[in-house]
This record gives sequence, C-alpha cells and structure tokens, in this order.
Amino acid sequence: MSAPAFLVEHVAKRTTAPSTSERPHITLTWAQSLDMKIAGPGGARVTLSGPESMLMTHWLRTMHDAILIGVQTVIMDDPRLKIQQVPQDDPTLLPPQPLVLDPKLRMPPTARMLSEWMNNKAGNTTAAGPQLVRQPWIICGQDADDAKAKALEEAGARIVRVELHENGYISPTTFPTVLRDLGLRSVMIEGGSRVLSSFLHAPNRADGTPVVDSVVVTVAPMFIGEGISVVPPGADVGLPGLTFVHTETMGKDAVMVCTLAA
Ligand SMILES: NC(=O)C1=CN([C@@H]2O[C@H](COP(=O)(O)OP(=O)(O)OC[C@H]3O[C@@H](n4cnc5c(N)ncnc54)[C@H](OP(=O)(O)O)[C@@H]3O)[C@@H](O)[C@H]2O)C=CC1
Ligand SMILES: Nc1nc(O)c(N)c(N[C@@H]2O[C@H](COP(=O)(O)O)[C@@H](O)[C@H]2O)n1
Repeated sequence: MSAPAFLVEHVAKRTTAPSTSERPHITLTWAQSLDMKIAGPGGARVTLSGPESMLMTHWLRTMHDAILIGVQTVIMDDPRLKIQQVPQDDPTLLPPQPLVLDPKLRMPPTARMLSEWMNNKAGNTTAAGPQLVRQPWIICGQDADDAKAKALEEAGARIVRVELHENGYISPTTFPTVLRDLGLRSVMIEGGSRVLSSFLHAPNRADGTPVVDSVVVTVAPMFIGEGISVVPPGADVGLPGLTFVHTETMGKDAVMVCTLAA
C-alpha cells in the first residue's frame, strides 16, 4: 500500500521542499457534507469520510511535520491524530507533531492525546515509525493561567506561550513565524470551523503570498442539516478565491485539492 499519487504530486512535494523551513507550508483540510457541515447538532462528531478518504487523511498526516486543531475540537471529539491506518511496518512514515490552539488553556488534562502520550512514556516504549506517539504541544497566550498550565504539563503537555492577536486568538498572520521558531516546516490544520474560518480569512503573509498554501477537502454524499458549518454563521467576511488543482474520487467521496488564488 502506498500514498495516493495525487497527494504525493500536489501536497508532499510542496511540504517537503527544502525552502519550507523558512516558509512553513500550511494545509487546511476538513471533511464536509453536501450542505457544508462538518459536525452535527451541538458539534456532535459525524463520520463523513468513507474508509478510502479516511485512509487518505492519514497519508496526508504523514506528509506534514505538524497537525493542528482548535481547542473546541479537542473538547468535542477527543481526537487521537495518529496514523494507524497507514502501513505500520514502514519506519519512514511518522505521525505529525500534535498542536492545539488554546489561548486560555481550556484543554481538558484528561484528553486522550495526553493520556496516550503519558502511557507511551511510562511504558518506555521504543516505538518508532507510525507507532510513535508524540507529546502534544499547546499554544496559548502569554497570560494564560499558570495553574492550568501546570495541570496540563503534569498531564503530559508542552506549553508554548505566544503573543495573542487583539481578538484573543492566535493570529494566523503570525502563525508561520511560530511554526518556524518551533522548527516545524509544515502543518496540516484539521479544524474546527472557527480555526478553519480564521485561516481562510487571513490577510496575506509579509511576502505577499496567502497564509494557506493548500486546501484538501473531502466531500461526502450526505446531508447533515442542523449542525456546524465549515464557516460559522456570520463569519464570512470575504472568502478567498480558490484555484482548482485536482479532484479524486475515493470510494463514495470526492477529495478536492485547491490552492488560494493570489
Ligand atoms: N469534519 C471535520 O473535518 C472536522 C470537524 N470538526 C468539528 O468542528 C467542531 C469544532 O469547531 P469550533 O467549535 O469552531 O472550534 P475549533 O476547534 O475551531 O476551536 C475554536 C477555538 O480555538 C481557539 N483559537 C485560537 N486561535 C484561534 C484562531 N486563530 N481562530 C479560531 N479559533 C482559535 C479559540 O479558543 P478560546 O475560545 O478558548 O479562545 C476558539 O474558540 C467540532 O464539532 C468538531 O467535531 C473539527 C475538525 C474537523
Ligand atoms: N477526515 C475526516 N473525516 C471525518 O469524517 C471526520 N469526522 C474528521 N474529523 C477530524 O478528525 C479528527 C479525529 O481524528 P482521529 O480519528 O481521532 O485521529 C477530528 O478531531 C477532526 O479533526 N476528519
């Protein structure tokens, strides 16, 4: 089993290019229904991807140094962010570094990502390749509560404090610099809707190029109805133009790759 050719061609070649250490590559990715929903009522998790496109998402994870989600996705989904669907005997395949955008440190210390990391550490496992478990890094504000930081550190997290934007969020504009300072050449941003929306609406980088380099969307043939939209109601203040790159049918789903129009 090998990575889908279209991902190698249109994403991996870009995320592993030598220049990306100075200019980290940012991929936005999500799975949505035909009515543009990414979760059900109240944010309940919905399985949108079929087996083929879910496997594609795990391959995509292997192609990035880091994977990022917003804290509300941790609270709602308690995700693992691992790569258990790719071949487990290939030592060159590595899971990405988990990052959580969490300005005020709302992440529960009981999160599965943390307990899996601690269990792994306690077992002193020498697991490498796809079975490697990485320590979650939580990106928060400079003034985030010290007691919460301590509790999360005790639960296994590394706390990374950064300057927040005046809206209280971690700014997509300065985020490439945060990545570079952490030594990460690429990140795959998996959601949720508020994080996706703020990166889609971000002004260009200092060099005039879009903050987001690639968009990879799985479209599932179903309606959700009431639920969480890709872009929250009222948050669309001018979505960017997209340039079509590729569409691949994977089982029942269509997987679309785009770039942002300059
Ligand atoms: N189908 C799919 O592919 C996916 C679906 N989901 C779904 O998305 C839902 C969660 O989405 P949502 O509620 O929007 O929450 P998010 O996961 O987007 O988290 C939002 C929170 O992240 C923090 N944050 C820090 N910086 C930023 C920033 N620049 N932009 C936005 N947020 C920032 C804020 O925390 P604070 O408020 O503490 O300041 C904010 O409230 C869940 O229901 C989940 O199931 C999630 C991922 C993928
Ligand atoms: N690609 C994709 N398809 C779906 O149907 C989904 N519900 C999601 N959700 C995202 O995947 C995360 C869960 O990851 P693990 O399975 O725990 O590794 C979840 O938090 C969403 O970001 N994605």
